[in-house]
Amino acid sequence: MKLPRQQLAVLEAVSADEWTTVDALTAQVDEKPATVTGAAFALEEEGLAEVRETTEQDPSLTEEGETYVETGLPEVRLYEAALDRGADEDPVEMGAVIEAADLDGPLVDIALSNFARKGYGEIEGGKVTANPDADPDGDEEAAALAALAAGKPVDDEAVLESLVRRDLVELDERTARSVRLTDEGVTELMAGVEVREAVDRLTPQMLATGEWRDAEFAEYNVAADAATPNPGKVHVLRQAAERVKEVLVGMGFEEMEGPHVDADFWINDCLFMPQDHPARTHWDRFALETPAKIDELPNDLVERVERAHREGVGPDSNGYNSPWDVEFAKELALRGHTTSLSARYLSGEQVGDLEPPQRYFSVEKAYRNDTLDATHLLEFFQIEGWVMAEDLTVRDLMGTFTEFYSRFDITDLRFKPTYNPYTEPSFELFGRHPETNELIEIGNSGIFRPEMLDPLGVDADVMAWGLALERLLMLITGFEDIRDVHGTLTDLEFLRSVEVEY
Ligand SMILES: N[C@@H](Cc1ccccc1)C(=O)O
Repeated sequence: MKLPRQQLAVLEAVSADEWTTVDALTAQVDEKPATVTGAAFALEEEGLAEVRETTEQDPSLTEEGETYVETGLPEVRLYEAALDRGADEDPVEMGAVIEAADLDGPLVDIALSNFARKGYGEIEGGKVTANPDADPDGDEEAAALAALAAGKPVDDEAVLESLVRRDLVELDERTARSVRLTDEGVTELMAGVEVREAVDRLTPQMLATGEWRDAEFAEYNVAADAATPNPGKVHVLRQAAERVKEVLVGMGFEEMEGPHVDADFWINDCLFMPQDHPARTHWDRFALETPAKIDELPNDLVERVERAHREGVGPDSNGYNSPWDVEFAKELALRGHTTSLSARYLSGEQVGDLEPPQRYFSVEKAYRNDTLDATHLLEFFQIEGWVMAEDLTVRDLMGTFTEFYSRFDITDLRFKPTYNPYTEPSFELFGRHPETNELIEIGNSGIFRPEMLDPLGVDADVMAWGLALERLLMLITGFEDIRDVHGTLTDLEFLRSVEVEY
């Protein structure tokens, strides 16, 4: 009989008495796993071989496991520090040993519980005793972690199980296949099998020469294993930004553009933010050293803004009794909000004077010197927007949010009064997280005050907002930690699989 080359290679490599794994065959016949699997299935169909499928658990290190490969297991570090301090002779103060081992946070508990479990010693009355006979070099868990890190197998089931329990190792399920000859396969092999050259792709040359007429084509095997391709894709935050832009353009908004680094004048002074406001200290913002200041500001506007700060606007307004200095207004920083763009556009500086009605938006980065946590990054995307019209009310503002968020299927919105120097009234906006069910803040909004609008030369009402794109994305996709999508701790599986739809 004749068989395609790969099938013959597999047929010759397997035996009738033993199962040979596809992994082993892959190495033996020097073909890709998908090719070997395909050949094995073809042989099974022809009755020459059998294929057996089992589910295997592939161990791999978790992030914590990887860390311990580098730093050593916490209990081993504790033991070594204890020995150093003579705990094999006399009990030593636990605090001192922990410090010497450089353990802190959750590592302390991890070290203590495993220390005793593994017989490295005892902890009693706040003192550590080290077992002089314990051998950290023989630590089976450490050895198993090192083996896995080196890509070697770990055969000891009990050790593997304990590492899984400690969350240092993960088991990924995988279908493993093995192949064995049938009697018929043996018979055919003995009778002699020859190679049948099969063609696996059609070339222009074969078409030109007519060779294709006599060629034998290999069959596709759609059941064969294949590697999962993870091609590049648009990051989910970018996807969300694009969707948001589409929705806002659909709602009649035009897009604003402007500098990430801007003068404090545009970021704060134009928003009636007093110059001694806490958000304007170096604690909160990223100031530029070089260049430290903007070259020019529009003189008239500077005068009007300064007057509003000093005297207020209109009979009911007092202004601030705080210093105002144009040199301070000129200082450059990474914008802490994209409301700087709104100030630029409303002032007429960007696209000339604007007559109502107008609608503008941006979906751009803002930068804040926050403490990183599950809901804060040092930079984030703000969905800025404003509507200029005669006689706007809070209902218009709420209605716009209801409309906008409903496009993303978010209907449970809450409003909470708040304070901004530049809006009155002001509202924080909350939405319900689909996984935790908690209300999370998703934005801030309000109606710009006369103290802001008057110097900018705007007569009509302007309602405005800054919404966090990342928070919107949390509500859409249900992730709980902003660091899952941004920075060094990103959840690649999540990023690969998630799509933003509306
Ligand atoms: N600038 C505000 C958002 C906002 C914009 C416009 C009006 C009111 C609020 C913030 O960053 O939180």
